[in-house]
Amino acid sequence: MDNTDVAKEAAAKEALKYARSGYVIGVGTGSTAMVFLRELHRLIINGVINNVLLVPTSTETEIEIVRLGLANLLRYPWQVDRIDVAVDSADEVDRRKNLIKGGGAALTREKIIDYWAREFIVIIDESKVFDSIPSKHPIPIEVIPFAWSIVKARLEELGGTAELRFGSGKRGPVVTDNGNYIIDYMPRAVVNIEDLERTIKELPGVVEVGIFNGRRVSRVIIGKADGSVITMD
Ligand SMILES: O=C(CO)[C@H](O)[C@H](O)COP(=O)(O)O
Repeated sequence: MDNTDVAKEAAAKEALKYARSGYVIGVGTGSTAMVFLRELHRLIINGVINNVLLVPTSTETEIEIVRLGLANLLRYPWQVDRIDVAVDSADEVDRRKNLIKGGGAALTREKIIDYWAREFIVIIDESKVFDSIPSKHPIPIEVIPFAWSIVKARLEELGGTAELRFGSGKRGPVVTDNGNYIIDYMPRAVVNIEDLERTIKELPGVVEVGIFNGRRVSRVIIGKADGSVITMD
């Protein structure tokens, strides 16, 4: 395991403390969330945690839940009346727990489940903490295909770069689980992230913005290369 894997595993294992028997658990998307899911699977099959239900934030996560043999625990949002805890990762996190999410193009379902959860726990390795965001990763924005060029132009008018996301190994734009496209937007200057989220969300054709407000995040667990963790509450 390299340093990043050690850090991800440390954060994922710490997050298991928040997944209790009887809980409806929102399961995030991406490599870090998958480490959490596999650790959770271990506790479930060993009978340490019982009677949980799992609500995935993407098709990718849903497939992994099934692959692990946990299809009987899989539920969609309309089959549950609550999410007790959601555990998800992020591309960037600032000191106020604001997040950039959507590197895996799952931001809309993630925001729906993560914000609905009574507790929203974010697990990251230490490379994802920045003084201001976006820093290295642009902001993913889900748009309906009909509107992509108009939204792209409006974002460029705000300043910075806006690119329609193309997948590797596939011709054409990335298509989300909701049948939409992703525009990756990097503002030119440091911005107020809350104002920017509001401004982008108001553009017709925008479905969701990959800016997650720190006030909606219960706790960020940061895994370190030596296997230790620190938390931001
Ligand atoms: O927002 C996400 C997917 O839409 C992921 O949580 C984010 O991209 C982090 O992924 P990883 O754990 O693979 O670095």
